[in-house]
Amino acid sequence: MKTEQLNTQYGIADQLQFIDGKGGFPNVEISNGKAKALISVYGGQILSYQPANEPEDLLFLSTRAYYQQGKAIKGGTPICWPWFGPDPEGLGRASHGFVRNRLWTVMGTHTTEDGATAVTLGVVNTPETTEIWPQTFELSITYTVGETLSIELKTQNTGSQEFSISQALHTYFKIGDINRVQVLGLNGSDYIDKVDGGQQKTQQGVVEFSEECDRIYTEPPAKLIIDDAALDRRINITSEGSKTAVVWNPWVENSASMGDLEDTDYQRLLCVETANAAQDIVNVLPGQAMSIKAHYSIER
Ligand SMILES: O=P(O)(O)OC[C@H]1O[C@@H](O)[C@H](O)[C@@H](O)[C@@H]1O
Repeated sequence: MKTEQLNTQYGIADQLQFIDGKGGFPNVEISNGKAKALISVYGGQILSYQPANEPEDLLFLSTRAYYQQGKAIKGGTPICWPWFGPDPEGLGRASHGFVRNRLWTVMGTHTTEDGATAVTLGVVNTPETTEIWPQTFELSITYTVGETLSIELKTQNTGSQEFSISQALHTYFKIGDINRVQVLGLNGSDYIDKVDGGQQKTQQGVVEFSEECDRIYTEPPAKLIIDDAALDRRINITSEGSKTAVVWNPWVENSASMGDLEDTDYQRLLCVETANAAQDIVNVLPGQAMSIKAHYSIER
């Protein structure tokens, strides 16, 4: 659908409009007095969120991101679904699933009672998705843009067979300096250390960064905090429906080797992901639905 039609059907005067974004992909632009946001219909992915009076974006978005059919946009919140990480069946399918690199559809927009603006995007099975993953589903994501940003990713099994998923809201947070950032709330939590051969470890104290970090925390608390000394702010992350948190920073070599990151971008990004991953696989029965949610707020 063209942006003109999208605006006629789903635009909200003085709050929400559709614009043509990079690569010709439609974007949802929200500005409602509480916050501003930019959401890409491609990938069903939020790219920018900035509360009123907050000088910096919540989210990191790479200046070298690709905006091309078949490629994921590096930054904001890419959606990993129906699997997180490498192809779980080893069939050579793309890492992190197949919805972060396709166009979603707009399902609805509305204003909430407290003046936030919400938009829902979705993907359903098609003959093309069936070739990749032979399941019948409806996936939707709702972004509610207010003083906080809330994200709900909902999986519905609309077929007659049970299926299993892993998933993640692969959020890239903007940070001032990775050397001066801490993740709070994980002390005592077990994790799988992907940069140390998948060893099981237990977090001691806060998480700090001085090398590549790729960890799957298997029983994290619902609330985590990114304490960012350089930007002088805290990001509160509250998760619902997920039993896994992923903490990832690519560090020097991976940043330099990724074509869609600047060499020094590892200093400015940190992924803390609300997920179901590793052993945390979710079975969805026919006719059933399950959701994960994340709520993000900035404190100064
Ligand atoms: O560059 P991508 O495909 O977005 O993935 C980046 C990273 O995503 C993280 O979630 C994984 O834990 C890492 O192992 C992975 O390298």
